Amino acid sequence: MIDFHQVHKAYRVAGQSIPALQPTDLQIARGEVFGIIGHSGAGKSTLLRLINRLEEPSGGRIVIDGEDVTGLQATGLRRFRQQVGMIFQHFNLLSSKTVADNVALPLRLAGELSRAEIARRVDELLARVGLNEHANKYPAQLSGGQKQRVGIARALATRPKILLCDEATSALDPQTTASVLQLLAQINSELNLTIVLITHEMDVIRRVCDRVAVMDAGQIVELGPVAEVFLHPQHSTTRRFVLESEQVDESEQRDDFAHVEGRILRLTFQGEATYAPLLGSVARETGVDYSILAGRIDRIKQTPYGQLTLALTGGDIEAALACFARADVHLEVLR
Ligand SMILES: Nc1ncnc2c1ncn2[C@@H]1O[C@H](COP(=O)(O)OP(=O)(O)OP(=O)(O)O)[C@@H](O)[C@H]1O
Repeated sequence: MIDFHQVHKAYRVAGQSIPALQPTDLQIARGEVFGIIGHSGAGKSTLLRLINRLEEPSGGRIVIDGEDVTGLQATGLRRFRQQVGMIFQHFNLLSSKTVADNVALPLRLAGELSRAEIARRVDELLARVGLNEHANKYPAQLSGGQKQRVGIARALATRPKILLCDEATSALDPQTTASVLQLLAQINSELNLTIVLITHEMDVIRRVCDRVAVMDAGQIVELGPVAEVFLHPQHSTTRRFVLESEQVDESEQRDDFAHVEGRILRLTFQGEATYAPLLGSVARETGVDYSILAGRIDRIKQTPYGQLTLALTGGDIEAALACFARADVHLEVLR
């Protein structure tokens, strides 16, 4: 439903051209939560802001639900923007207006509903984000998480089809981040809203996204389902993000493993396989001993996954490797 055809962008500053997005083809499906991750300056914000034409492309076409939005002029652009909500890292709320008035603002600007209808819709939106009791407060009286909930309610006011999230949880602590991400996931599934979010944290991607694009120097360098990209990263930038999120120092780990005897392997489990008693049965069958060097069990969105780094000693190691290779796990022999 969001279709980029060779879209590119360069900013012009003092007669100089600063490339921000290389020619990019990208399709984001309706109802999908699509994450874009990259380091500072990679071009994430540019890509996101091209979707609702906050930035004008230097070339290429952006087609949304079959409509080429690249050429939209004033009235068409205003109507189109009502279909695309946006939330921001620093919330962008009006400090002189109450929570209810902030949420009502896009509806007042659209000028399509009566005062009573706007009041009803604002109540409904505040209920959705759990803020009814705070309707008459001012932004300064709210916590960061509550401010972002106001931002979400405001973004949903005109019943958009797409929600753009610009580092929406970067200013929040981990617990508040989790609750805001949970709210986004709920909105996505209840309203079938397409969500495109940008972040520099792999953890945000892991918790809510269906697919992820990794950006580096104005290009998408890796793209795929989150489990695929997260568990089997191909590009060096992706690998760095994954290691960062797991707080693993690769060279430190290599040094640690240098003192360990035996074959070293990493097993990755997904879904039901995460809970299967594989290690014990392979050890009994082949007589190998194993020690666990590193491990993690977590979730990618709703799907459990596990990753274990093991050292195998004794017994029939080749037979054990063959057992793992036959099982419903991904096997990497590290040494
Ligand atoms: N308005 C602008 N004028 C000139 N150059 C810009 C402008 N906005 C972005 N750039 C440049 O375009 C490139 C991509 O920037 P962009 O903000 O899209 O990256 P980003 O990945 O979102 O970074 P960050 O995480 O720091 O926001 C950078 O080199 C940046 O300096």
